[in-house]
Amino acid sequence: MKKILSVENLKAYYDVKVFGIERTVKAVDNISFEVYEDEILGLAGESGCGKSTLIKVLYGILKPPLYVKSGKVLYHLNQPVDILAMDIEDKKEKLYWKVVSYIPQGSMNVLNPLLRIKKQFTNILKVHHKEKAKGDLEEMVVEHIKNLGLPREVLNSYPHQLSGGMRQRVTIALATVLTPRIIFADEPTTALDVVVQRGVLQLLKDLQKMYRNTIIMVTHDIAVHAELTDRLAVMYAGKMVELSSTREIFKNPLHPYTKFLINSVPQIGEKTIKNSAPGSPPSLANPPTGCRFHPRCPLAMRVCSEKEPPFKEILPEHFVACFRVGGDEKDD
Ligand SMILES: Nc1ncnc2c1ncn2[C@@H]1O[C@H](COP(=O)(O)OP(=O)(O)OP(=O)(O)O)[C@@H](O)[C@H]1O
Repeated sequence: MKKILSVENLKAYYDVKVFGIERTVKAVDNISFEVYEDEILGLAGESGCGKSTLIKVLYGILKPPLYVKSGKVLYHLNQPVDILAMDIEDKKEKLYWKVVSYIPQGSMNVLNPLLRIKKQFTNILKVHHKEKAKGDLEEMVVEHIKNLGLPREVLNSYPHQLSGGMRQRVTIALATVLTPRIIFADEPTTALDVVVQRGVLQLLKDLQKMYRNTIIMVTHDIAVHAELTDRLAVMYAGKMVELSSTREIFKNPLHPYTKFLINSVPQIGEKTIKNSAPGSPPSLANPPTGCRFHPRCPLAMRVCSEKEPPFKEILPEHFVACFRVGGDEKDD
């Protein structure tokens, strides 16, 4: 497996003022992991655990009050590219759309309501294919739309004339028209009803197969991860607590928080009530000491409130941050 992206000791914080008091929200707090070529990596975790912040930083969108406190994000292209060291114009010219693209929550954040869909495609294409005539660009768009199985008529529509599901498909088509090697997708199906959701997920799956690129997808919906992703990273309160293949995580979840998360998916025909994690997630402005999950963890030991568990490879390609599975610490 060849890596396409690496994240080293990344800390991304928001400085905010609440009732006149300055606070630092540690939304991403010392996270390290690698992403491979030709995979769909899922980011899972409760609302507010830092998933969106993480992918915004990986894509290089850093708008105040968000900033990177420390750490590195490298894209492994022909040579390593330090995305955090590039200015916005450089990113627009060299990376965005053709190397990496971003599907944010809500398609209307991407689509211009005043332009027909065709125009939105050709606007992107003409920046990167300056040599091509208008007719050739339009042909490229039609071909791409056809490859993704979308009806050609969408090209003559304005965004508001399309259904939510179709708009989201168009957003995905737009994000892939220059066949980028990395795509970040933030809750791409959350606002859609279940049937439409299936179609959009299938589209993402199909295009990943077609282009063999990397998709990093955020959703709090663990059932979507089960269906779509190859590997799964579980976040809790600004930390990554577990990472492995999705199959392994569902078969053998090791972190107590992951067990709750997996257990929250209802099985067909099941009659028992599911236990979700007791309590509620902590404030990221004042997180618990040691393991951030320890106040909610049924297996917590004294060490869990005193020391932070390292994120370790416990089994091949299976990383966990938990003293219970590390083997080094004993109950007391
Ligand atoms: N613009 C902002 N200013 C201050 N704090 C923010 C801002 N955006 C997010 N946060 C805080 O950062 C933390 C992580 O938020 P983030 O949106 O990354 O989580 P998430 O896991 O993606 O949640 P969701 O699924 O609800 O979007 C939260 O505590 C959130 O309140």
